[in-house]
Amino acid sequence: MNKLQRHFGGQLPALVLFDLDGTLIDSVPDIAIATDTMLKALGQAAAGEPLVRSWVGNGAATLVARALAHAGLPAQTQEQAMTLWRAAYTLCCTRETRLYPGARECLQQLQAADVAMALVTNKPVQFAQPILDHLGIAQYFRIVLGGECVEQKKPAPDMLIEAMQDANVTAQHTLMVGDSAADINAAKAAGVAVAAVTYGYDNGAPVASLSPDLTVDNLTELFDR
Ligand SMILES: O=C(O)COP(=O)(O)O
Ligand SMILES: [Mg+2]
Repeated sequence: MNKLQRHFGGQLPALVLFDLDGTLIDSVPDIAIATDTMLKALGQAAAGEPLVRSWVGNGAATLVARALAHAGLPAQTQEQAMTLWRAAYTLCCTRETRLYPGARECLQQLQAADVAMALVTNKPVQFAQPILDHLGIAQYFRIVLGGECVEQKKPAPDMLIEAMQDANVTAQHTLMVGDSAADINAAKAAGVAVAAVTYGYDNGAPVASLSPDLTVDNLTELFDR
């Protein structure tokens, strides 16, 4: 019996919900390029990758708001900044973004075991979809939900509930996989078990401190005996 089966009473879950940024893909290099392009267009200094990494996880609008606050720019700049950021990220969102080790293998193994999968990301779908296509993993997900698809983004449970309804699977048979407090709290609010990866963008709150049901350093560990 593997780690997942042990958690689900000897069976695999019927549905696995995946977060994207920091869980399946390392997208920060491209997000940093877009954010620095935006800051420079507003006459500010580039923030650089380490800082941008700490701003990811709550959707594009929050990322841009954090960048503006860092640069000391007023909140009224937000709309113009969003336009600049979207234009820049459209051009670079697949440039350096890569799958994490074990991500493709995990998706393949779940598909081979007939487990349904859905993507629930705070990232707008206009960026998530081309990245999934570029990396050749779009076909694994029966539905792709982004931050703008529901009333409230993660940590609210809205996206998870919609994905479970789409697959006609109950919370009891669903697993959420994510890298941040937003994922763990959304899973708890939806009554879904949650596996946390230790390598993602945790906004300075190590995922283990948020009591996920499972913790893995590589997604293939879910299948470890
Ligand atoms: O866009 C973000 O801020 C994070 O997206 P995620 O939910 O896939 O981690
Ligand atoms: Mg994430």
